[in-house]
Amino acid sequence: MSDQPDRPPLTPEALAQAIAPHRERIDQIDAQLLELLNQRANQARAIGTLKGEAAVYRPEREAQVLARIAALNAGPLHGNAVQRIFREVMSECLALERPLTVTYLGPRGTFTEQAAARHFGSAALLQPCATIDETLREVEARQADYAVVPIENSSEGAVNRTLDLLTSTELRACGEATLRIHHLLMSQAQELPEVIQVYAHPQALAQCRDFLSRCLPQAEQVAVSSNAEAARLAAQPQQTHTAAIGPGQAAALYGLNVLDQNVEDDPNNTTRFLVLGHQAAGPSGADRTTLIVAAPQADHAGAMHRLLEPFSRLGISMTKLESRPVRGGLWQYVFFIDIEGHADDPSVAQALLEMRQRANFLKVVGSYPRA
Ligand SMILES: O=C(O)C(=O)C[C@]1(C(=O)O)C=C[C@@H](O)C=C1
Repeated sequence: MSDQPDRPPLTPEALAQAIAPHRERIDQIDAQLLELLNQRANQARAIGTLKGEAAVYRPEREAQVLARIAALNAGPLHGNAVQRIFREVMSECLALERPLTVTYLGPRGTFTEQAAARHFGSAALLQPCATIDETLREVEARQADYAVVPIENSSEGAVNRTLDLLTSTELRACGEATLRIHHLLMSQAQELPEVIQVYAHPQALAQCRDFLSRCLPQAEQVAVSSNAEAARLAAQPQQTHTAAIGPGQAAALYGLNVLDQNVEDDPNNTTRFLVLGHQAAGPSGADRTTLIVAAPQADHAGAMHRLLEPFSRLGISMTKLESRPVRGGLWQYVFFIDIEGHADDPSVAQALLEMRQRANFLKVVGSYPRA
């Protein structure tokens, strides 16, 4: 209930008269905004010329611009709205320096596409690839500038193919994005009981396990290469009793009915993505570093403790520790570690120096602004 005193409704003429001065002011402000946006674009273009052949995308600077804007914002625009607007402004300014091509795990309509679009804004040219391997290969071959790959999900854990590729790729991690994952159940069918088969990526099936056993206990679950592919298959003419699990974009793209929303078991279900490219990102002041290490004789008592000891001594927080078996090495493992800080921060640099002397293998995948 509003605590405003009841006012008689304005006649259409009186309403138009009351609105008119506000609209006049909005027109003036829009002209100023446009002038300022173009002044900003000119500055970015000048920076682009100075950069020459060097990378135009500077994730550390973008993170600083967005953090500064968040601190400056006095409202009433919501913080998220302001971030989205300035994200787009920077995306367009960057495109004037040089347009970027970004690969992602396709087809169109995947969560990775959403993460890439959010991170790079609308001016980047997004290029779907069939596999995570291909997204990296395109960038390695300089057919694209950056790759966006999923690395872990809060419910289902690591994306193992990405971890394995990180050990061998020459690319560096230079950015991070996180995305709340909300799955829809979509189909040509109109009602849940008509569904006899559900297609989805294995991770999505796992993230919706409780929903599927509760609401579709009889339906056959079929794992496919991506959720967008599941939607594409569910939209085929003969698949009238098939449903797919995936993002809203896929339902819209393939014209499917939404049978249910937020079918993920965990409402905080979040996926983390890395941006990979040829360049290292500079320190932004709020960074994370991803490393891959192998301890000598990791099965010996104290080997891991000795390897990680510099972190605690130098006050460096570890935000992730994940192991993966080494191909062809029975019971041998490499460890994927995320720490807070940039590899150029003095304490992190010191810890890495000491770890390098203690480890069998140490690779800094990259330092990047925290999402
Ligand atoms: O500061 C720069 O290096 C710029 O190119 C400008 C700008 C921006 O629009 O603010 C654009 C692209 C970069 O990724 C970072 C920032």
